[in-house]
Amino acid sequence: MSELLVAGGQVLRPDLTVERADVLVDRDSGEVVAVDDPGALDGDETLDASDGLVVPGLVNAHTHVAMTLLRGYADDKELDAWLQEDIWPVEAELTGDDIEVGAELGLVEMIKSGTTALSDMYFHVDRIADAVERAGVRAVLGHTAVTVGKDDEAARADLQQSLDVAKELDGAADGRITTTFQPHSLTTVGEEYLRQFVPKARDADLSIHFHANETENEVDPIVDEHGVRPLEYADDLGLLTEDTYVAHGVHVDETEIELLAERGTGVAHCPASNMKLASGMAPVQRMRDAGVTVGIGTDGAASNNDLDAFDEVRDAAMIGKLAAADASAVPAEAVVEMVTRGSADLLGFDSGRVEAGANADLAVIDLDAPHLTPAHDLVSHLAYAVRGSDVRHTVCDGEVLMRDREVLTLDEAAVRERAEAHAQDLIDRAESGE
Ligand SMILES: N[C@@H](CCSC[C@H]1O[C@@H](n2cnc3c(=O)[nH]cnc32)[C@H](O)[C@@H]1O)C(=O)O
Ligand SMILES: [Zn+2]
Repeated sequence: MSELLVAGGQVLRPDLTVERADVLVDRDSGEVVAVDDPGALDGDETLDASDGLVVPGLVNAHTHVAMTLLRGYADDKELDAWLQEDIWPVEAELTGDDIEVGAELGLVEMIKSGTTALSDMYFHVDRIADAVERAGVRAVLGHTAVTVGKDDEAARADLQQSLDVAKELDGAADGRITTTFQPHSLTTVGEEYLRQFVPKARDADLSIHFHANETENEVDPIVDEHGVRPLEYADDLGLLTEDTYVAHGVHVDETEIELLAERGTGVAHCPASNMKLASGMAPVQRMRDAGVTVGIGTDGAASNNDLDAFDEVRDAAMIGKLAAADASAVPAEAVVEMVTRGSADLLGFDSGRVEAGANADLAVIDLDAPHLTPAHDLVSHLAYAVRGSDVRHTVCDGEVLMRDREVLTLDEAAVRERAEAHAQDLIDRAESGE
């Protein structure tokens, strides 16, 4: 057995207390073996956590990782116009090579900022899976199907591909990759297709992930056409179960919040994207009060514009208070819990807690910094003051992915150079075709 000892620091425990302790990790099983008093444990290799805080690796519950190539390409527009006028025309030019390079860039950024697991929605998913395998993180992947603007044959083929990809890639990268069936949203996939394909996904025991109630423009057409709220419509389609989580959940009323709680359907809250696209403020405190599992996601880098989950934690606390008009709403402990246990629950990984038996997915934060001084309350710091760049080491599945701020699994400089070239070329192709 090969064991890694994360030694000399403080540790954030599952009950959100902080204690001085060492963490022993079994690299073969990829699990935490023990958390014990400083000096009580021995390993074959040591990771220095002195002046540091060991936390569970952050879990990004909703992203489009390859969209890093579109970072800063189109900003300052609302969702519909942004997707239709800017993003979709460029995405139509994306090749598998582009997507793999964009995913590598996003994964380097995530590893550097302490994220060890993500839930992704995109296409050319085999290439994203290759990048995830090399990067060493954990991921829930899927092929996202859209039927609007497609003929019947193409629409069905896209949904079939979402089913096929979910079946094929489940368990890849030694089990670090799992999958979901992914209709893009309730307005971009037609009802007849959802009626046909959701039961197929259920029969195949697949989890489901889709965008829901992100903007008012997405809610109104469903209310007009079906006479019910979008999540009531989703429930009628069999979409809401414990194996489903939706992205956004911004415009949800009391009935819909109750429905999410009753069905055990979780929400991946994406505060930065919701602010940037002016989509609205999700009622996170009300959802949590009702017992809905809420995780945190960055959404893609074109609507954020970074993949630093610490930024997202801070944004979630801030906008949660604004939405509730209550400074005590969505407190520090809530957002820390959401980005660890909450998101991990949605993704179905036993991560998000530093405890014997859990996945050894960890980040070590360097506390030796002016913006983290004084140390009255480290949970407060995690919510409000820590930045992704404070992460010193990142570990996933028992393997060290970054040591002393150097990413070991991917060559950061080469990844950035490739991404720059692919992004330029992509935009040139998209704009010359106009
Ligand atoms: N465009 C592809 C499949 C969609 S992949 C997932 C899509 O979600 C898009 N996306 C990114 N952020 C958001 C968001 O906030 N809401 C809805 N869609 C988004 C993203 O640009 C990407 O096109 C097709 O036509 O078949
Ligand atoms: Zn999204």
